[in-house]
Parts: sequence; C-alpha cells; structure tokens
Amino acid sequence: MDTSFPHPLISHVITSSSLHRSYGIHHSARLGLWKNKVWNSACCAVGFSGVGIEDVFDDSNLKINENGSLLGALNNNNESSSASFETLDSEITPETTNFFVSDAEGDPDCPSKGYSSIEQALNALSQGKFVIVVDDENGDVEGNLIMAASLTSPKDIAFMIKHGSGIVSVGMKDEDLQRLNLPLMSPETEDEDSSAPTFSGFSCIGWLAPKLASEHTLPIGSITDLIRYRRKREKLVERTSVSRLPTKWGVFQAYCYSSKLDGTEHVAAVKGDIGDGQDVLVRVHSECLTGDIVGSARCDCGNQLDLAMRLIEEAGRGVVVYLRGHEGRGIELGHKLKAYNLQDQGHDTVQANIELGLAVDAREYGIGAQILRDIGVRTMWLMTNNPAKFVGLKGYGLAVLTPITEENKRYLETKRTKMGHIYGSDLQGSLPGFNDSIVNNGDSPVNT
Ligand SMILES: Nc1nc2c(ncn2[C@@H]2O[C@H](COP(=O)(O)OP(=O)(O)OP(=O)(O)O)[C@@H](O)[C@H]2O)c(=O)[nH]1
Repeated sequence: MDTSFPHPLISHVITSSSLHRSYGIHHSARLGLWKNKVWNSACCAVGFSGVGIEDVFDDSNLKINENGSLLGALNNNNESSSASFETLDSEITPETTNFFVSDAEGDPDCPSKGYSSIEQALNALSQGKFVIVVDDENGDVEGNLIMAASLTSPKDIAFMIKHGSGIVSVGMKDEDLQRLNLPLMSPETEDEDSSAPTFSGFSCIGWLAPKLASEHTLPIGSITDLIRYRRKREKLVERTSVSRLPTKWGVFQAYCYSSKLDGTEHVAAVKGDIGDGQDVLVRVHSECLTGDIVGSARCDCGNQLDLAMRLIEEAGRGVVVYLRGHEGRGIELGHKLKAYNLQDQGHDTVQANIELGLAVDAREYGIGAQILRDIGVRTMWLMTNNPAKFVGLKGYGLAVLTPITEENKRYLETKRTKMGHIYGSDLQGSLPGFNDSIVNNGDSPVNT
C-alpha cells in the first residue's frame, strides 16, 4: 500500500468514525459500500466481529501490527485474501490558476471561529494524526474522526472505536470491493444524499467533538471551511455538454456544467465568440422557478432573466449563467413559498426568512465564477444590483439593470434598505455600448 499522503486533501480517502452520544461499540460484523458524491468516490464501511473488538484492543495484536494498517490487520486475519488493498485516488484535478472567490464568502485560508484551518488539518493528516471534522451547516451537528487510511495502525482503530460510534469507514476501489464481494450498504439508486453513509440511529452530537479535540489535542475542522477551501483551489465544475440553443431572443450555445461538489447541473447560455474574455456582458442568475417559469409578479427574477437574454442578444456577445440550487436565495422552493405566506401577513422578504429561522441569503457564487472562467470570461459587465454578486464574482464591470414594476416595488425597496442592493438611481453613469433607456433610473418600469 502506498503510504505517501500527497496534497491536496482527499487524494486518499480516509477512515472515519462518527462521534456518537453513546460510547457503545458495535460487535456485529458490518461491511458495506456506499457511493459518496462529495468526494466522487466509492467508500466502504467496516464494523468488527470477525477480527473481534477484543483483538483490536489486545496489546499483543497491537505489537504484531504496530506499523501495519487496519487493512493489513484484516489481511493477516484472512490468509485466503492475498491481494493487497489500495485506497482510492481522488478524481478531482487541482488547479494552479486562481479562481476568483468572494471575499463575502470569507477568506478560504482563514477558518471559521473556533475551528482549525484546513492547512492545519492537512498537516495533521499527512503526519498520520487524527482530525475531527464537524458538519456545522445546521443545528444537528455531526462529527467525524478521520485520518489517512494509509497511515492507520490498530491502535488508531481502537481509538476510533472507543471514541466514535464503533463503525469505521474506509475508501476502497470498486475492483477490491467486487473481488471481496462486498455489498452496497444501501442500493445505489437510493443514494440521493450520499455525502454520508445512511446508518440508522446515527445521530451525532456537537458537544463531544470539542471535548475530544481538547482532551487529545486534535485539530477540529469544519465542512464549510473545507468546501470553501476546495472551491478556491480545485476545479469543481465539469463541462458535460454543449449544444446549439435557438431561443425566443436569438441563437445561443447552451453549456451544461455538473458540480463536483453535489452533482447539481447548471447551465450557461453563451452568445457569440467570447474570444479573449475581456469586457463580456454577463448575468449570473439565481434559479427562481416562480419568477422565471410561471411569471410570478412577486419578484423581479423573470424580468431580469428576460432583460439579460435580450441585452446579450443585442450585444451579440455575452453569457447568462443560470445557477440551480439558488432557489429562494438558497432556502429552496418550499421554504420560499412559506416565506410568501408570511409576506402576505405583512412580513417583508427579509423578515419572512428570519421568521422561518433561515438565512436571509444563503447563496454563494464560487461555482458561477468557475463556470465563467471555464467559458473563457476574464473581465465582465455584470448585470446585477446585488453587491454580494459582484463581490462574489470579482467582476470588473458593473451595469445596473433593474426593471421595477408595481408588484415588486416593495420587494425591491426592502432589498435596497435591508440588504444593501443598489438600483439605477444610486449609481452614476451607465453601461457603455448600450442604449441608456434600458438602464433603469429606478422610478419606472423598463421598456425597451
Ligand atoms: N427567500 C426568498 N427568496 C426570494 C424571494 N423572491 C425571490 N427570491 C429568490 O431570490 C433569488 C433572486 O434574488 P434577487 O435578490 O431577486 O436578485 P439577486 O440575484 O440577489 O440580485 P440581482 O442580480 O440584482 O437580480 C431567486 O433565487 C429567487 O427565487 C422572496 O421573497 N423570498
């Protein structure tokens, strides 16, 4: 087994064990496979009875396998299996060029408060040490003890079993899993949310992680920081197809991208020759089913999309990136509709999200930036009135094109006063090369 641990993270899948409220140990044998979209890899979860938990904790066994791996130990216990195991290499390509990353998203090299930096975690992993990784996306915090699979000793496994749930997971190659006839832990088709194996009764807790980290001087990292780190350093979108797309505005090229983070498909409508990528007219549009598809008058989304496509068609060159998963400013459709109900009761768009216990704006633009970059855009006229967008994309040009209608006036006003959005009347000048009449002055609907 290759024991080197090359950068960046996840070039080897690592063993893990979720931190559980109970220190109980599973004595039943569990061997299984699940697919993990986040790491784009196949993983195997291993429980113990064949080896026997007592054997793992047994000192003599520790001595025999002191410098071996868990899998080495398993091989020793199974003479008939002569082929060696290999851990899984990452398929994600590190990029040497800098992706533009939003300052608003936070400095990818500066960890969230109370967490170790990703660099610190990587250093610990490369030295064969444990790292605790905590999912801090929501209140139901889950912690995982992880380390490099290739550097694991039986002593480490004993530690993981003692302090975790008793289930230890390791990334393995498909061919090894097939050779050993290991079944999937859950059928592949059920694997919609495959960021983690779906062990039942596996509720994990936040308070244990800091306690364990301080008792054993372990770095504690957050998944949010890890995603941000990867977004900056790795190419996280894959162009899956391109086709000619005649539209009611004109003929575009449709570029389909798949996010390597979560498999979401995004689309970019590209007009003309992007060439050197300078001064491209760009709209980065957040998915809004109600506004874009069924013509809801509650928001300005459909109008903005229409306007962007029209302007780009007129300019003969430009890109509309349509970001999926941004629905409801990231809170998703069902929650957005609940927010609408609250708005009907008098809340504004910001208050409604807060009332639902959700972020006012949970969107990030790193994937959009990577798509633009892949298409060849370098500097752009960005059609938006949302500062988080142009900060997020580090755009070089700014155009403010916001049609205001009677129906969405209150909504836009709230965005201006509570979310810092900027409208035509707030800015000097207009976008060169375009008819001034299409740049709204903030007082009336746009008619072009
Ligand atoms: N939660 C919530 N989301 C909304 C509401 N109205 C529209 N959205 C969503 O907000 C997103 C569009 O955001 P906007 O603030 O209109 O526009 P923006 O993208 O931030 O800024 P622009 O680039 O200027 O359009 C879409 O995903 C919509 O589904 C609402 O009342 N509540």
